[in-house]
Amino acid sequence: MTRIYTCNIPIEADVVDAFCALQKGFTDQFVYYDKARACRYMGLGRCIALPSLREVEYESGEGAEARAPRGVGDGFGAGSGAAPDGAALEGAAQPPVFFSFNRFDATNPAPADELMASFPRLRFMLPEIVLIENERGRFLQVNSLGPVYPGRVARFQRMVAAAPRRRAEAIPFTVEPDSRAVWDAEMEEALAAIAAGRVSKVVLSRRQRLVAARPFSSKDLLVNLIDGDARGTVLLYRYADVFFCGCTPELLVRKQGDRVESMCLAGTCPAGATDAESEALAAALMADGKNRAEHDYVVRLIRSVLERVCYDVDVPATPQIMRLAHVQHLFTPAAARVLAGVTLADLMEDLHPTPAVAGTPVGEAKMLLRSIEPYNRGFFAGACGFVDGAGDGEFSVALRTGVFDGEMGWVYGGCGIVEGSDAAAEYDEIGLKLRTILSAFGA
Ligand SMILES: C=C(O[C@@H]1C=C(C(=O)O)C=C[C@H]1O)C(=O)O
Repeated sequence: MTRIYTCNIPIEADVVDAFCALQKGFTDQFVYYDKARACRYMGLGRCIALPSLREVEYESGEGAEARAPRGVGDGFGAGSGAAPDGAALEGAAQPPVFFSFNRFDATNPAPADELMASFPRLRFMLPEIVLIENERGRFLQVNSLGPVYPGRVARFQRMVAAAPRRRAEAIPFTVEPDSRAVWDAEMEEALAAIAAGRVSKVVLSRRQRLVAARPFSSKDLLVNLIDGDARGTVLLYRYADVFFCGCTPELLVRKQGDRVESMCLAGTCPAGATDAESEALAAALMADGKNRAEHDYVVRLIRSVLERVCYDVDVPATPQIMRLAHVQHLFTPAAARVLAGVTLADLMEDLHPTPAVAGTPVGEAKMLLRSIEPYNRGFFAGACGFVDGAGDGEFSVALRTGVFDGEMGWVYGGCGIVEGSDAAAEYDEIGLKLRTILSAFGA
């Protein structure tokens, strides 16, 4: 049994400013920051990494006053939103927050780019410090394997209270174009596999190498993504000097007590320059049979997974439009209540990868991608998120992302291919999607 000591202090500071003020001394960094909702977790340092959360218990307290230990073992697995011992989580009793960043295809033997390959294979990572902004308030959480020393908490508290307003930095860069001829050949292979009946849909990706005019930090890109016009959830995972980050619109799964939400997101058109243009593009997207078919594969898979491990499943029959800064998508929200005993990690594994990022059937599409794509995607399109000590949390699909080391990086984007897809149009669609991660370089 691993015992974790968690101390939570309510704070007033802006969590992003606090993160920027504290981050310098920490090479391990973790961010899950929903730009639209108070679901913001920013972790620094690594207290412990665990393969599973079943053998964990924690003592949580406000300041130095720890409460009686909670048996986290069951709590992480329980289908209830209450603390593991059945007591409701009160006030500042914010459970410890574990981060989890998972690769798109963890068993793909092909090499990832050199930056992505440098990350360790760890499952659940508990930071030493987590800055939290959620429906309970804003907190500074300090996690430890021994009782938390009050002086240490006080020092972090002072730094958080004195955090200056963050500053944005624009970073000039160039992108090395990827080969159009290689893309055309990949499209041909994908369309041949579809024509042969091997898959109905496959989601091909492109990656581009980026070189910056001067060194940049993970903080620079994080601040630009959070304060810029990209919509969605900002993700960051830094290990030593290398970091993976981006801003994704795609929720994979959210669990709060027995309430589960997911999102079917597939089918794309440009955002449009004016409201009128954007509405016309959205109407055409809704009416387009090819995009509706691409979308339906995702709806069917997510509904069937939820119908197996949940009840009260609600997935509307007609999609809506999600309008983002650079593109618009067809999107269908999904809601359900989870069967007792099914954990958030179980849900994540059952749902991921969806046909939105792999194809249909999923296993066949993954195998096809291993042979068509010349690289391993690493965390791109993987399931990335957090789980707290009550077993609640969420995972997003790591789209609109890249991996960087301070002077260069790799950016990734993909799109769904079905019968009749056109190589030039799909290439351009990925170009639009790449703009989101590239916007991290503009202040
Ligand atoms: C694969 C990506 O996006 C996915 C593919 C989409 C599509 O093919 O229309 C739309 C949204 C995402 O599910 C990406 O952004 O890289």
